[in-house]
Amino acid sequence: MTSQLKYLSGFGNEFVSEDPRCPGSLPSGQNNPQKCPYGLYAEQLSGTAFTAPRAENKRSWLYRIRPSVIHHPFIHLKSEYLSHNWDENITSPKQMRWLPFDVPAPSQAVDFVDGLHTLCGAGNPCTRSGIAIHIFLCNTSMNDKCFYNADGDFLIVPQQGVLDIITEFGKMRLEPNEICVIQQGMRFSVNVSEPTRGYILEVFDGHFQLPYLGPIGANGLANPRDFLTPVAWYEDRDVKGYQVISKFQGHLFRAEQDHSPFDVVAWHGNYVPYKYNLALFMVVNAVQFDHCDPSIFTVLTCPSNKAGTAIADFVIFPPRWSVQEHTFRPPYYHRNCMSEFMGLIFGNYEAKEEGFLPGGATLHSMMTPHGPDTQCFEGASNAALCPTRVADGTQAFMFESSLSLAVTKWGKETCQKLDSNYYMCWQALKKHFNPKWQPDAV
Ligand SMILES: O=C(O)Cc1cc(O)ccc1O
Ligand SMILES: [Fe+2]
Repeated sequence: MTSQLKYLSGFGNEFVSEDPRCPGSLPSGQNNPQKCPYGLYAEQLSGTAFTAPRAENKRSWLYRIRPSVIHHPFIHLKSEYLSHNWDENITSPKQMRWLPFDVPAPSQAVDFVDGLHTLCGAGNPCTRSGIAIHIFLCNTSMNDKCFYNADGDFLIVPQQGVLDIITEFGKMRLEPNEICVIQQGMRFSVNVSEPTRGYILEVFDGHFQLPYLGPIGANGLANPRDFLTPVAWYEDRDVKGYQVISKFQGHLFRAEQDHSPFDVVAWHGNYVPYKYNLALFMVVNAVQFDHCDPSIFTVLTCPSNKAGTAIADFVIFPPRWSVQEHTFRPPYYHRNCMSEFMGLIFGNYEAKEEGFLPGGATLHSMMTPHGPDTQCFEGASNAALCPTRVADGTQAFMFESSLSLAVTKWGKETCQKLDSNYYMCWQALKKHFNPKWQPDAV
């Protein structure tokens, strides 16, 4: 059933959508008719300041059975592992690697919201600056429960299990190797049918956009038409004690209401949730020699006010050909002024074929040295440089941020997945220095 879902294609478009059960439900020619068709209420959802420049201005108009305001007061909900308290620990600059995070056992029913675990982050949703990286670990659908994030946008990367997501804008089905973005304020509910795991990049300010392509030209990388937005779908369902969960200032709150919030019959606008299949990424890279920086694989970026510097980039390492001549082809050794958080959806990552596992993660903090492990360095330094497929059956990704990320107590201790032996993968790198070295005679 859900695999037949329809979507609207395009990135940043002004869309219109109407549930086909109510033709003419979208008011024509104006946003606020004195009486809306079908007796609906009009409600605006703003994603930028009213006065934001036109090119950046984001808002949608929702025509719904009841306005969102009909709910009981919010009460604070204790959340064990969701945290924006970056002072719980002192974060070490060491290279960090986490083994795959455990999905809850079947005896313990955990839904998407209860299964949110913050691993690291920086900044503060109150001042609208910063990011958080969460791991979600769940095995149960959100029943008569929806969630919205008042603090920022979620970029969701499922790694194991399918997410059937109902949003106020309609339904989306998300499989591993697809991602979705659900922006500030949008209500959604996640249904799962198996042990489910994934990663979330949350940005407290701004929205994700496609990277500028510069000399690449008008096409390539993630193409706009491959981004898919749901079509309007509503249910008119009275439910006693439907729970609306809000993440507000880094804490969870619950309000009850007596109906489903997914009662939007029609909507229009450019502030919408969307998904993207990573297999559609048009890979660009070096075809003669040397190594492009990984920014060449940027799918989406959330820019800061500093030119060319992202609050966070979402970057992938897709299957591709590697063809460079007289080149050490894997990632170079480096120290970066940005933080690099990496996850693995499936397969293995070329710079570290062992130890970095699907559902696990690494964090290479600002200026912390990293690069290929010993095995990768020795292999790639001596490999025959014929055209080679790399990363087949693999999808690694990186959240790269200009912020220095603090690791939570859950990330450091509670999850019990931090691999204290990670540093060992570089310890066997040998000294190859030869002061008598001569260039090869031609
Ligand atoms: O550290 C990493 O593995 C990610 C990465 C890959 C690459 O090809 C170049 C730089 C870089 O940070
Ligand atoms: Fe790196």
